[in-house]
Amino acid sequence: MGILNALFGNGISEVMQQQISDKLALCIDSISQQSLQELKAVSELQLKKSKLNCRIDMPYACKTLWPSIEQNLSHELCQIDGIDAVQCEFSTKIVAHDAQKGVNPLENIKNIIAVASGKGGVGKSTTAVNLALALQQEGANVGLLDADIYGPSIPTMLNIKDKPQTNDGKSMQPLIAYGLQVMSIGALIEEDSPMIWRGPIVTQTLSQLLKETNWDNLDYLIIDLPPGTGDVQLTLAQQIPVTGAVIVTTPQQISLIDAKKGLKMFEKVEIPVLGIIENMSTHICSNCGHEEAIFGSHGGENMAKQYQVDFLGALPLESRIRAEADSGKPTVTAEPSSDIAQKYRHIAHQIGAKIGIKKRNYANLFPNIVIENK
Ligand SMILES: Nc1ncnc2c1ncn2[C@@H]1O[C@H](COP(=O)(O)OP(=O)(O)OP(=O)(O)O)[C@@H](O)[C@H]1O
Repeated sequence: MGILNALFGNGISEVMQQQISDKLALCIDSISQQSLQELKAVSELQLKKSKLNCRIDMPYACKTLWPSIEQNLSHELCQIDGIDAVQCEFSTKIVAHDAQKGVNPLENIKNIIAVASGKGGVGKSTTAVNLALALQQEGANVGLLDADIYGPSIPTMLNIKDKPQTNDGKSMQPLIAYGLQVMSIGALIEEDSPMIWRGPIVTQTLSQLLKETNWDNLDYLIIDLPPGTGDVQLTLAQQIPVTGAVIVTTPQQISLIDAKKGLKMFEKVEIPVLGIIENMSTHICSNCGHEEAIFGSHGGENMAKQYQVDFLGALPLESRIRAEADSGKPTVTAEPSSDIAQKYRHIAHQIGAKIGIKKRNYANLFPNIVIENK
């Protein structure tokens, strides 16, 4: 039997336990394509007067999917004799998953997701900020680190005007915007000062921003990387435990060439690529709604096929995306029920689910064992 007997409360016979297990194997999560049993999502079952109460701990943030999961579960379980109704109590339970070998996990951050692009200006920061907001809306505790040291844009996109505060003179409190915990070099410098830094300083700054911020129990930290494959990427690979990277590209050849270099770099340093997002995929005219593939079509999708990584989705070139990011309230928060917000949410679900089914990282769960020779 796939789920432990201990999950079943009083009143559930062994025959019924088997029937329930079989039915759970038929309830397939639409995003991960795994059954609730494979996801080990059901943590408790109680039968009271033919009503089955289920406690479901989803391994990724997907609050908007809970009603459909409950419907599906109820449909399957009510086919069992003795069960007339099903009631679910959902929660989000995200754990730490494996990162590259030899890099220690960080105490207050369960999973780090790097958002990268080969070329500049393809919409990486816009995508990172909307994905962070979508993950947060869906039930995760999310942080966003603007590591785009040469062009930090996250403070503008989240309308952050404050400077980070310190309580002990050694570490910084993250800034809070729309419930996200945020840190950015942009919040520490004046808006129009140019960043002319050399490699070692860049490396040190990224490490400091990450390690000297008092992140509070994050399920995910999204790192918005600078474009390309330079010093920041190298630091990330060598010093920071990254669960997976997401590559943002536009469909045209000139952007894809650099995106491919980025993908190869992550493969080389053993950071799994969670997938590719195609931004500015088609242009939607704000007057007539006409859709046109001005940068060519399916470039990101074809790249994903060529390199056998997942294609996470395409976002249109839409003036609302730019206007809302510029005004400090990105689309996922400004227009949460729009088609575009739904697209970001779907990509966030896929990223969460892909991480959720990865191998767990147990390193932080065990105490350090010291052997003394006396
Ligand atoms: N899908 C989109 N539709 C319309 N405008 C977009 C879209 N994505 C991004 N933009 C706009 O394009 C510009 C560049 O976006 P962004 O700063 O996110 O790119 P980037 O790849 O992070 O750039 P950089 O290389 O400077 O870090 C911004 O003005 C942003 O609002």
